[in-house]
Parts: sequence; C-alpha cells; structure tokens
Amino acid sequence: MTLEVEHLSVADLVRDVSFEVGAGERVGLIGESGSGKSLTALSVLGLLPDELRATGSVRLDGQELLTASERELSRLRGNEMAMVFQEPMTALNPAMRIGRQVTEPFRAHRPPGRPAAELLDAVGLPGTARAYPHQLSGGQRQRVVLAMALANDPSLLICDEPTTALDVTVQAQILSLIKTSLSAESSLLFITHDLAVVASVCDRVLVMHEGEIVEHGSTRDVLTSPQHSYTRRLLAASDLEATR
Ligand SMILES: Nc1ncnc2c1ncn2[C@@H]1O[C@H](COP(=O)(O)OP(=O)(O)OP(=O)(O)O)[C@@H](O)[C@H]1O
Repeated sequence: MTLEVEHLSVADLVRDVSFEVGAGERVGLIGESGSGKSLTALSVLGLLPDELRATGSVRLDGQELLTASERELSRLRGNEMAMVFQEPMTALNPAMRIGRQVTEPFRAHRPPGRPAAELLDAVGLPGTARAYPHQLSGGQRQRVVLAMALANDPSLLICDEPTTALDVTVQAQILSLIKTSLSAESSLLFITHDLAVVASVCDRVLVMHEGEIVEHGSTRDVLTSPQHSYTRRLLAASDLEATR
C-alpha cells in the first residue's frame, strides 16, 4: 500500500501539503494544536465536515480518494484504512456490548471474521465481550477501538492523538500495543504533538506549522538536527530529553 498526498489544501487551514507513506512505514505528523494535522487526516479518510472541502490529490494505491463516492470511501474505511482517534467513546456505541462492537467491521463479510473473544484477547482484554463501554476504563476503551481498527488487518492505520487523553502508564501500554499489533506490511500515520511518542513509534516525521509541512525527514534527523526554526522551537518546548 502507498498513500500519496499531493498539493492537499483545505480552505486556508491546510495549504499545499504533499507527502507519501509507503508500505510498512511508520510516519509521524507533528505540530502544535491548530496546525492542521487532524484536517489532513480527515481529508485522507474522507471524513471532513460538510462545510470544508479538500482540493489536490489523495491516492491510496493509485486510487483517488478526494473524488471517491461515499460508498467507496466507507468500504475502504472498513477494509483498507482504519483509524483511532483521541476519544474512544466517539467510536463506540454506548448501548452495544464490547464483543459485538469489535466484530462490527465483519458484519458485511462472508464468511464472518475472527470471533470477538480472539480479537479482545489480542489487545489484552480477555473476558470483556459482555461488558458495555461505560464499564471499562479509558485505556480499556481505547484497546477496544484498536481491536476494531485492526480487525480487518488494514493496510493503513491513522492514529490521531490516540493516547493524549490517557494517563502516562496507560499511554505507554497503548503505544506498545499499536507497535506490536500492526502487521509489518501495514503503514501507520501517527498524529501527535508529543515528540517522545514520535521518537518511540515513527521512522519518519512530518512537521506541520500553520497548515503547511515545514520540515520532513527521518525521526532521528528531525529530532537531533532540526532545520526549521519552528521545529527547533517545538523541540525546545518539549520534555524529550527528560523522557529519554
Ligand atoms: N469545521 C471547521 N471549520 C472551520 N475551521 C475549522 C474546522 N475544523 C477545524 N478548523 C480549524 O482548522 C485549524 C486546524 O485544525 P486541526 O484540527 O486540523 O488542527 P490540529 O493540528 O489537529 O490540532 P489539535 O492537535 O488541536 O487537534 C484550526 O485552526 C481549527 O480551528
């Protein structure tokens, strides 16, 4: 799978953004709040709010997504692309048992996919199939969302601040689960404002500032010898040294 984003713009909030994510690559998209990271991800997923329109090109294995029908996008989101957002409750149905939710991605599939218990075991949640979301902790709910996202073995996983709402120890568990559960051929676009997270998860990083990508390179290069003044400020303001 290759994701090619070319000259993507969303109003004046995302401006002329271009990047590529190849098969098996783990790419971080970093930048402060409001820099356009989420709008970039939503454009890829075809989930922009109605009042915003993306221009340019977003291709998944050569298929243009910006002009794809809602039906096609929804098929791709169930199979090729999966996402995990900051707040797990937005992805979960509060009135549906966990076991049913994790098998929801298979509902239209013949033959049916893996059993709920197996999917839940894989994210460290054995015996929770009959629970409702409110009976789980925030970290456990995010594990459920991850189980749903990984159920169809997507070729592209997009995570938008998946650990920001969680406390530090739980953050580390979820990050490690993302790293170990994503298959080696699957690609990852990981949005965060936390440079320590990028350092632990990503091979490559894109730095976004005021709607534009101002710097990109290997995680090591960008974090050890940043070229752009904004990246230098971002590093200076982070506690990256302290977390090493
Ligand atoms: N529906 C919308 N209509 C108008 N402006 C919007 C809309 N959604 C987001 N914006 C604005 O677009 C800019 C980029 O937002 P975006 O959510 O992509 O930022 P972000 O980098 O992901 O920040 P955060 O880390 O806070 O999520 C912000 O200034 C935001 O206020």
